[in-house]
Amino acid sequence: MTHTQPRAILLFSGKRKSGKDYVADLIQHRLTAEVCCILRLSAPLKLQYAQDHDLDYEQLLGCGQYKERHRVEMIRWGEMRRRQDSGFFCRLAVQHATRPVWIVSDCRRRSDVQWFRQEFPGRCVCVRVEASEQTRSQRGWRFTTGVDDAESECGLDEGLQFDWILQNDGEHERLEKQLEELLSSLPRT
Ligand SMILES: Nc1ncnc2c1ncn2[C@@H]1O[C@H](COP(=O)(O)OP(=O)(O)OP(=O)(O)O)[C@@H](O)[C@H]1O
Ligand SMILES: C[C@@](O)(CCOP(=O)(O)O)CC(=O)O
Repeated sequence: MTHTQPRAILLFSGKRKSGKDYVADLIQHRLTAEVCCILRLSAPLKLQYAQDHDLDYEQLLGCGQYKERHRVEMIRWGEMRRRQDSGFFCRLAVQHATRPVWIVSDCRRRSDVQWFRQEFPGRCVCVRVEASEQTRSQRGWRFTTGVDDAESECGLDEGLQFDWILQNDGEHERLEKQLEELLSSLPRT
């Protein structure tokens, strides 16, 4: 498998409804789609799961209740595949990536970060997107046993030094300032 060498890979992680996709979209808008692509490790997982279970892939990619209804079983299926090959979804997610800057918007496990660091040494930037439980609840999050107390949501709570922690509680100017600082730290070439 071949993939181009990006100059920077932003490895996003964060709790459900913290705003990973929202912040990734803001960064891509700032950098433009010609420079920055957004990769989701969950996309190849959801595609295969939808095909295997005759489900609507587009709705699994969305942020509504359809996805949440299938989350526990998708987590179980994904972890079974990762036990066989921890880099399985990472390889699928990057296979068509060609832009200089990649955002992986949904890293959830140490094996995700380890794969990218081994594959692209010196190019990975670990970014944690944070929001209060109150904010997340306002965005539709509800604590779910088997999800919010499982590796899928807790796998990166410890054991990883983040390069950046972005506070995303809804104050637009504060978020934009943090993004300015993050983007100005990226290599230009
Ligand atoms: N700073 C913000 N201002 C306004 N709306 C926001 C902000 N951050 C996130 N949102 C909204 O909150 C909801 C959840 O955000 P998002 O989908 O990016 O979270 P996520 O971390 O990717 O969640 P999940 O892990 O469940 O996919 C979305 O409707 C998004 O538009
Ligand atoms: C099954 C899973 O990929 C669902 C992720 O959905 P989302 O990133 O919250 O849209 C989470 C996981 O892989 O543990």
